[in-house]
Formats: sequence, structure tokens, C-alpha cells
Amino acid sequence: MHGRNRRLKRCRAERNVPRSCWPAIPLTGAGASHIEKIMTRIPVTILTGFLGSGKTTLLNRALRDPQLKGSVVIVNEFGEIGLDHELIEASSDSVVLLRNGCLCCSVRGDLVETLVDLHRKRLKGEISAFDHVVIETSGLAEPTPVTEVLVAAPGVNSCFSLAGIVATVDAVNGLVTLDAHEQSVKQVALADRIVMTKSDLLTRPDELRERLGRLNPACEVLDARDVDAGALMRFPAGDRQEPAWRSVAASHGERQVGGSGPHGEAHGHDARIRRFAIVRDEPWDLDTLTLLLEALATNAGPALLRVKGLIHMKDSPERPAVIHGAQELVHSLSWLDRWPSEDRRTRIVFITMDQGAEEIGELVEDIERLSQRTRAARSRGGRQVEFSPDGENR
Ligand SMILES: Nc1nc2c(ncn2[C@@H]2O[C@H](COP(=O)(O)OP(=O)(O)OP(=O)(O)O)[C@@H](O)[C@H]2O)c(=O)[nH]1
Repeated sequence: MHGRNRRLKRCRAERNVPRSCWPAIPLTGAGASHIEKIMTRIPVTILTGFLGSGKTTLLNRALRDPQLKGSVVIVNEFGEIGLDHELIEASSDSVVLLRNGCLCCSVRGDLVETLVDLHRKRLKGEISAFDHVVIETSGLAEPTPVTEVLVAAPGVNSCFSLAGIVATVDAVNGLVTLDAHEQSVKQVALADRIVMTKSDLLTRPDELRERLGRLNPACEVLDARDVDAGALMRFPAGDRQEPAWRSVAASHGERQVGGSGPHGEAHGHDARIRRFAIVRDEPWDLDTLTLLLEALATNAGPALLRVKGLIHMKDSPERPAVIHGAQELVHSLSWLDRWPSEDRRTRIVFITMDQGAEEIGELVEDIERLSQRTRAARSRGGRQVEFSPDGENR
């Protein structure tokens, strides 16, 4: 098309036709849409919120809305076994998982690469022409470094623009989390929209509302039950005040984007936080799962920051059971309609304060042994063995 324009200019100049008389050449068809693709910066929404605060639940609601039909999701989980991409209800080619680190520290470079790569593939037509990106951060991430990538990273800020930040806050655990985890305060303080989740489980979350209001006075606190999740993730240009993140991102603009964060490697600021996974090839029976849920309920509290798992059940091989817990809450068991990928192993991810993989691993092994013995006793017609959380089976 450039060649055609040049040729046209030359021949009209030769004939001395005034410039104003040149016919406008309409940009139509593939050429026009290609130029539009190059010129348009794609809006990005950051979805943040502490561990288990309901980010994926809200995102899944939003993804069912046609407003997010053209959205790509980038999800970050901190650890080798990631489950979030399996729990997001979108086709696998519109979800990208960034694992093995946290977006605000070690995988910031991966985020830059992922965004640049997505944009390149979009231009080449190798993937569908998405018009929006949602980045779901890990619950432990501070949003500022991600914001900086979008505002300041060369190659990213020319193709993408940060549209806004949505933060989820869990009504039940929110106050304790804000007291104990600085990331949670930053997530709220930088948000354009704060969504309080789980207020269905707590009748008067007034104290939390007030606290959120003090942390981010410009931002209305919305109730997850009332929001239009699709519209929530989209930020029409120019419909709000100057966002809090803009000045923060600008003041950090000089910082080199792409390497490790300033606060040390792999969450040095939270040296007490441990993350590990339990993986099993053998399906579980209902006794084992029930005992695990009982043990989780017994151990619920601030030390059990997060547990989530897909469980392969003997009685239900075609669809996994899903378990979720976060601090004080162990949520009711739910089920997926089908396995989201080829991987049908039981995978349970734990994020704890101080409690190590060995301790929890032993607890799960105890549970598995006990349920085996119960099964054997039952088949012999004997009495059921009782589980005690101190490890002594009676
Ligand atoms: N009752 C109730 N449960 C909720 C609500 N929102 C989320 N949950 C439950 O909370 C649990 C955790 O929700 P997720 O959406 O996985 O939380 P998350 O923030 O994505 O979790 P991580 O990214 O793993 O930290 C799940 O069992 C959800 O069903 C809510 O508004 N009410």
C-alpha cells in the first residue's frame, strides 16, 4: 500500500495536479485492519487481591459475559504446580500461565516476553485478534511492578495500555489479612475498583468497609453479589479520576523493568511463606477426601494461607472434585464438569506461614493410611477407625 501511495504521488506531481485535488484513498479491507491492529494500544486490566479472595471466581463470571469475548487472560501462580489456569473457564488458547515465580519479582521478564509475543502473534494472525487482556496476579503479588511493566517497559507500553486495576477483598479474612500482609494493603491502595467478596458469609462487614475506605478513599467498595462482572473488567477511556497507580508507576519509571524486583528474590519480604504441592497418581475414595476436609477445618486459621486442589475421585473419574480454603475458611466441596486438561492427577497446592511441606505431607499420608485401614476394617465388618488431628488414630 505504501508503494501504491508513492507511485500515485509521483505521477500526480509530474502532472502538476494540486495536492488538494488528490483523491483520498480509503483504507479498507485487510490493509486497514492491519494498520488498526498496529496503531491500537490494547487495554489491560490487572486483577489483584490476596490469596483466595475470589479473583478467579470473579474472572470466570466476567468471562461468561460477551463483553469479554475478545479477552486474553494471563495468570500468574507462584510455584511449580499451577492450578489457576485449569480453573479459569476459558479456552486454553486464550489463557497463558506464568508459573515458577511471582509477577512482582522473578517472572516480570516473562510478563514482558509474554505480552510482546502475544502482540506479535496477533499481528501475524497466529492467534485471534484479541482486544483486551486481563492479568490475574498471584495473591502474593504487589501490583506496582506489574503496573510499571505496562507503563514503562519498552515494547510493551507502545502496544498495551493499563486500563485499570480491580482488587478483590475477602469479607471474612479481609481485616486479618490487611493487618498481617503488606501486599494486601498495596493491592487495595492502588485499585480503581475494589470488590468485596464473600459478604454472603458475613452479615456486617462494616469495619472492613471503613478500613478499605481509609486506604483508598477515591474508590467505591463494591459487593461481589451486585457487580456486573463483565463491565467491571472493562474501563472505558476517560470515565474516572486520575488513577492512584499512575503516579506510583511514573515515580518508578526510571527503574529497570524486566529483572527481579527491588524487594529481593522469591518473596524475600515473606520469608515465612511456604508453598508446595501434593501430587497423587492413584485416585482417592470419599473417606480420604472427607478426612482431608476435616483436617483442613481443624487447621483453618492464619497459618493456612491457601489450599486448593483438584482431586481425582475413584467414584467420579470423569470429573474432579475441587477443594478450596483460605485462612479461616474451608469452602464447600465443588466439582468441575470435566477434567480441564490431560493431567488427571490429584494436585493440591498449599501456601502456609511456617508450616512446611514435610509436616503437611505427613498429615496427608496419615489420612491416606487411615482411610485404607478404615476400608479394610469395613470390608471385614469391623468398627470404623477414628482420625485424630494429633496423628494418633484410635
Ligand atoms: N461464599 C462465597 N465464596 C466465594 C466468593 N468468591 C469466591 N468464593 C470462594 O472462595 C474460594 C477461592 O476463590 P478463588 O476465586 O479461587 O480465589 P482466588 O483469589 O482466585 O485464589 P488464588 O488466586 O488461588 O489466591 C472458592 O471456593 C470460591 O468458590 C463469594 O463471594 N462468596
